[in-house]
Amino acid sequence: MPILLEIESLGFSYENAFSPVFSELNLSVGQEEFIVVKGASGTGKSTLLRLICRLQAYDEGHILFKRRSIESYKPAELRRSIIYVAQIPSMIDASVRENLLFPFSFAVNGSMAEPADARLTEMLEQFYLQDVSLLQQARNLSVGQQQRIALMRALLLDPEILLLDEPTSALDAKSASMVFSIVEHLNTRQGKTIIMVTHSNRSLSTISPVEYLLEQSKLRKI
Ligand SMILES: Nc1ncnc2c1ncn2[C@@H]1O[C@H](COP(=O)(O)OP(=O)(O)OP(=O)(O)O)[C@@H](O)[C@H]1O
Repeated sequence: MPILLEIESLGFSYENAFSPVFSELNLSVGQEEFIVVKGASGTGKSTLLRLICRLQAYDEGHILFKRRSIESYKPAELRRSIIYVAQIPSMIDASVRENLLFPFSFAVNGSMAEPADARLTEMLEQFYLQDVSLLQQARNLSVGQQQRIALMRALLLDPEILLLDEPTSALDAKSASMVFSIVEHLNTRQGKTIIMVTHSNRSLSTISPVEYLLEQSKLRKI
């Protein structure tokens, strides 16, 4: 399996912190791999995802995407290929359709055709959102529904890597199970490479992800 992402000797500290968040951290992610990152609160799981898509800059080491340093990509270009779906979904004050199509208004996505309503409606069904209309106000949806809209919005851009930051933390068991089954499907059927941070000990039903524990500034396979 070709390597898509490589992290070598990563070092990172927040200003004025007592100890570094990462020191000599390594990770290799193959194409179509599903990686789960676990770890106690405050160990740096979100920070790691944010460094991978250049929402923050690292201090030491290298992060390579397709064998090129992520610093050699324009941030907007990189973030079209590596999409970060935040723990708390952020919706603009507009309809579901406007939220889903919002990234198509960015210059970097100018060459991509906006999906038609029929495609969006079909996707809503696949994401167990058949009761949600494209015209509804997105911010009035439940957190679990917004979480799935955020995931749909990311996928419409056909990213190469999806970074999922605790996608089920705010969800009840039923919604969490829907999200897990969607992400499994994305990996097994669509071949998406996924790095998911989760506190959940729930096992995925159709795949065995490669699991890592983040502790003492490093990742350890578990
Ligand atoms: N902007 C910031 N400035 C300074 N310190 C920060 C900042 N953001 C996070 N930290 C600190 O860096 C460490 C890692 O934070 P991060 O949010 O990445 O951890 P996490 O493992 O994702 O936590 P959780 O599981 O609670 O979401 C924590 O000690 C946190 O307090």
